[in-house]
Amino acid sequence: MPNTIVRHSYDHLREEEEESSESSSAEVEIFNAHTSDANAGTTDVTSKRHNLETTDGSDGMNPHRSVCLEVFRNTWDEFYEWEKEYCEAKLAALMSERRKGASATATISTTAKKARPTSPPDPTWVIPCPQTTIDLSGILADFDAGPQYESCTPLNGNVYVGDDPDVMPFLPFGEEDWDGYPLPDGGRKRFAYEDYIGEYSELGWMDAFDDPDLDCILYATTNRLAKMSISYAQMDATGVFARTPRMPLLSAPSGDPPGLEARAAKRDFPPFPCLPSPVSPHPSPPPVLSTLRTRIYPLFCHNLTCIRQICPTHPEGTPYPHTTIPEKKSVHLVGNDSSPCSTTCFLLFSKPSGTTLTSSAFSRVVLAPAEHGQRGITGASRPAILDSWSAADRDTLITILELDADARPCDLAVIMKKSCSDIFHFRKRMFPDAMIAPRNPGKAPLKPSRHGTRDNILVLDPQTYTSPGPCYHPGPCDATCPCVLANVQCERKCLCDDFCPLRKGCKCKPQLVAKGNNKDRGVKRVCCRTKRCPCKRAKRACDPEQCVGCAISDSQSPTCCNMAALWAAAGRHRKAVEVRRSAHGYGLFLKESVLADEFLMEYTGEAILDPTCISRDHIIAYRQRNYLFALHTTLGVDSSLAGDPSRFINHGNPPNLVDGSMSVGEGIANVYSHVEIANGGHGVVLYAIDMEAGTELLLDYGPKFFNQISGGDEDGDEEDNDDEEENVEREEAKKYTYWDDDPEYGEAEEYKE
Ligand SMILES: C[S@@+](CC[C@H](N)C(=O)[O-])C[C@H]1O[C@@H](n2cnc3c(N)ncnc32)[C@H](O)[C@@H]1O
Repeated sequence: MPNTIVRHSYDHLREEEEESSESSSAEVEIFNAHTSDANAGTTDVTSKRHNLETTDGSDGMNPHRSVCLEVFRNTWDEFYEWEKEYCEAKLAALMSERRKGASATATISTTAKKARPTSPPDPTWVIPCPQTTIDLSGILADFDAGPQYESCTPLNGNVYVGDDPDVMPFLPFGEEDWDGYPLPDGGRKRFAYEDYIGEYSELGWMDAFDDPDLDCILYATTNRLAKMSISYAQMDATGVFARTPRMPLLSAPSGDPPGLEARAAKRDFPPFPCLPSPVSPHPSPPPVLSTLRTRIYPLFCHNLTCIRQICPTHPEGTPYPHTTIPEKKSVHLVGNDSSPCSTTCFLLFSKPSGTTLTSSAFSRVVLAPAEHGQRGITGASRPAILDSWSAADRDTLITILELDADARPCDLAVIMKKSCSDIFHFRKRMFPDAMIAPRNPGKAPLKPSRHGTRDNILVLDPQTYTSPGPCYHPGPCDATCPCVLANVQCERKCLCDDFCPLRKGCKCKPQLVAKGNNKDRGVKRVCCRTKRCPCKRAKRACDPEQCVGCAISDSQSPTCCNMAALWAAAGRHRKAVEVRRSAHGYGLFLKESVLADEFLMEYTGEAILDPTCISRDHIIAYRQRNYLFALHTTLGVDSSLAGDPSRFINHGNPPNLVDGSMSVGEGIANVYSHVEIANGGHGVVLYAIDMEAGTELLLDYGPKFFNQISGGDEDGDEEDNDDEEENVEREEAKKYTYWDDDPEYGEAEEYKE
């Protein structure tokens, strides 16, 4: 029986109230017609149509050619007039924000008018670029430019790039000082063009350049011409646009290159008033969540920390949200947890004051049929349920209930921002009690959580509850935190410590160790901070899908310290940081205090293969900033183009150096890194020592780093190189020794390999 329900189509619930959305689309038609007229811009559409009609083509030219040219020129002029004003207004707005109301003095002059396109002299027609000069002297007087840095795309996890394409993306001739670029030691070094060029087979800048302004002008032009009843095919046939770099307007038969319309749909234009306005807002958005689940989600890697479309890292079966079978009849939704979530909770509909609502009482009064005279959920006095719900709301609830059929209405009320009684009623219609198989009679009743039930929380919660203030504890803090339950402020030594595995002296649960030598067999406390954790021994972060036992040591607190990277990548527990100026450009500063060995964040970026690391080295040396982190001999993580805030962590001296050998003025490293296999891929994970909020994070970049950035030969000959590598490995080994053999974390001595 339950299977029948799972396969059931809930479309009848989704399709309710279709009429209302139909009327909205009619409104949009009218709205579009209206805005289209408004968007005709300053060109007189009527007179152009008249011109068009009087063009007889007697000169043998395409009859639409002169009209197309004229509209193109007018739009060109209007665009550059408008762009000048737009940029001035933007700059003024930015400056008044910056200077609290002071007027901006940026002036813009442009030669666009003189550079307008003329009749195309065959066979080539070059559109001269307008020269725009912006005089920023008034602004720069008190403008405090920040240090140079590389901007990058934010990333949650590493993105596998492998090798860069063979096309040279950048050639720093323009900025190059012919005496060479300055080195930190005051010297200068010439950019090694020959070596750099040798890395690529083609020059990227010789490819056809897409002028974004021209696209905008063309889009506005063709929009106007279309209003004059000239089709795209006719426009193309004039040859006016076909000679511009990104034509034709229609797609070529092969679909390559795409037509203007297709390209326009994919990009954002500046708010040039002559552009057609987008058709928005949509009156009734398409069902979002179900589309996401059935059509979009399957396109991407399902791994939480990886959203690539074609993912080579996680080809194995990944978790996919499956539909569930409803097990609870409506009456059982009350369960052990009978506390109303709010004063309008569905549980309160007929609850006599001063009484406790039990399951049976609930079934008597709340689920009572209307004729019993009760004001129950099914009572006739209730307005038609879901009157105010949109199709998207219904779709969302159906999708959620398909995935979690027995979810509590009170919890869903929070997600849906609807009343739990509406949700309860909806669920009852979706899963009628008659279709739900009786619960397994032998099944033990659900136990209340050992961290408290909703009842506990509600004692503190509804009107009287005040926040316990900032929480300083290292583990997860939510409504089940004992400090919250006890209404005390969380502190370093808070009650959470008893079950939070992030604290020192990890309290991982005893586990059955089936394999290993005699000493290991039997029930033992396995601490995930030692090599006893099988994942830790395999140098991989615990993964709930793959590892048994230690990954989730406590269902209430699933933050195993050995899977910190995984959870952080999923957006949890990453430490709060901010980027500020520091002694070396920008730096990363803590916004909260952290304890020793606490997870900070993962260092994310593009995972690139060694040859690409080498080819990028030329640019690194040129700009004197290196964001490349070596994972191992095959892969590096480069955050220069994409990454997270950890890319701003500056270098600090290794803590074990004697004072004399430290670089003057440098801080001591307070962050250490650990290469882990988290979620099936290598990642650099950063951990901290004890630190207060406000501290700048510093990481020891290692002995090679600054040698490499100055464009030197790194280590000289091969032998030296090997020595150096050995040293680095020894240093790394020391870190692991510290990690694994710290007496605080257990008897790792026995497990030394
Ligand atoms: C990963 S980035 C750090 C963020 C960088 N400060 C920024 O503003 O983007 C590394 C670069 O910062 C600079 N840097 C970091 N620590 C330094 C130090 N202790 N001394 C000199 N330069 C440092 C070097 O240019 C280095 O290549």
